Amino acid sequence: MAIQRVEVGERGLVASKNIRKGEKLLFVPPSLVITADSEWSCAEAGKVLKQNSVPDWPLLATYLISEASQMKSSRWRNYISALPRQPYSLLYWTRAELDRYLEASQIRERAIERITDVIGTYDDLRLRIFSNYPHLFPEEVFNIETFKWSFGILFSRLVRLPSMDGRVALVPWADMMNHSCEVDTFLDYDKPSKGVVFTTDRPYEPGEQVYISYGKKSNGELLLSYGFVPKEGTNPSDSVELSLSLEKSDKCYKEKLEALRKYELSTSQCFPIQITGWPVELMAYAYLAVSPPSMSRQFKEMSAVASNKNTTKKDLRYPEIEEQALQFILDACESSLSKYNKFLQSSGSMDLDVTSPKQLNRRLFLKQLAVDLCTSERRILFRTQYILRRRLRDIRSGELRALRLFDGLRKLFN
Ligand SMILES: C[S@@+](CC[C@H](N)C(=O)[O-])C[C@H]1O[C@@H](n2cnc3c(N)ncnc32)[C@H](O)[C@@H]1O
Repeated sequence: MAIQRVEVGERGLVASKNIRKGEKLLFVPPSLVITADSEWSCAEAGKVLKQNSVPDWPLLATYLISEASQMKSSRWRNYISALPRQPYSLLYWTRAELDRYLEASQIRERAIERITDVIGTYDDLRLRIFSNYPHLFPEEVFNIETFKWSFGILFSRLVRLPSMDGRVALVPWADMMNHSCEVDTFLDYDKPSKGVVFTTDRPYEPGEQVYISYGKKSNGELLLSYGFVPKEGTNPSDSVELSLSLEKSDKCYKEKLEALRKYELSTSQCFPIQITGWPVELMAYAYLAVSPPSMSRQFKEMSAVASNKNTTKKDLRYPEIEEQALQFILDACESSLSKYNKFLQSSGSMDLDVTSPKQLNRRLFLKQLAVDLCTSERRILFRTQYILRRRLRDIRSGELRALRLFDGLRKLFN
């Protein structure tokens, strides 16, 4: 394989000759892999972080910045100089951009949480360690901008190696491979050959781009960490988060909240919906939300299933409130759909007021990502709306038939 400019993913690995299905490719030895145990060019800085028991992710983020600042003496200088200056993940979107383009999607919340976490991690390191060793960690080098860069690199390139006890690593060269939703193979340490490899799950011809899987992730998760959205309808693992909330006016609000809290859930909860359907946890939450006071004894059981912490009872059925529960999900789905419709309808005329070409390019690029994401999430919601409406129609027409039958029988006996 060779690194080349490619259509999907800018740079990627391309087959230089025929590759068979089941072949082991790459062979990156552990000495060429970056882990939390890698040697630091500035040994003293590494020692300080380890003495302070800094966990793997912040340690690796600091390591990357440290090695990048020691460019000439770092053994990773070629690798680091080939890394993107600005990884595309949502870490690089400003709050205003997230609000403007991702208002309809729950991914906006996830991005805000992630940015807050990165800032919190940096602040913690600065207060606890960097400020005590300014000669090792000067602020001109170790600051929030460089941390956003290094975390962006980690989010988009770090891999977990199952056969190395799940250890996280940057694998130079192998991390030039792009993701395909159709591929089901990933990087791992191969004990017999003592190297990081991946085993192809299909043949490739010379000139074809070779892909791996970054995991079964939704389009939103791919945008969040890797900064791209697969083409609509190509990701079988795609899902959209639907937010459900308890009504404050609910007569049993307090009891329901108590039951939810027992299972670490709150009055507003997100559940992933796929094109193939919704999870049992979402249905359980909907049952809880619509339950009348007479069902208070079931609140705990419903919350347990909604939290996925109940290992004994997986599925729940309450035929007496099924219609209300489905209607409750349909209402949430339609309210979410109206936000997507609003954004997608207005996106065409957005950003025509910008004059600087650089700013315009950035805005058009981010907007296109947001439009792609929102179109794929809306597609799942449309499908869900269709299924819910059909089920409700079936339930209601079944009830109507039963009612007519009952009426007919009553007339017969009167
Ligand atoms: C592990 S790197 C892969 C190498 C990368 N293409 C490069 O030039 O450095 C992950 C990054 O590649 C890009 N990428 C990977 N798969 C992609 C895909 N299917 N479509 C678009 N971009 C992709 C994204 O920018 C992502 O953050």
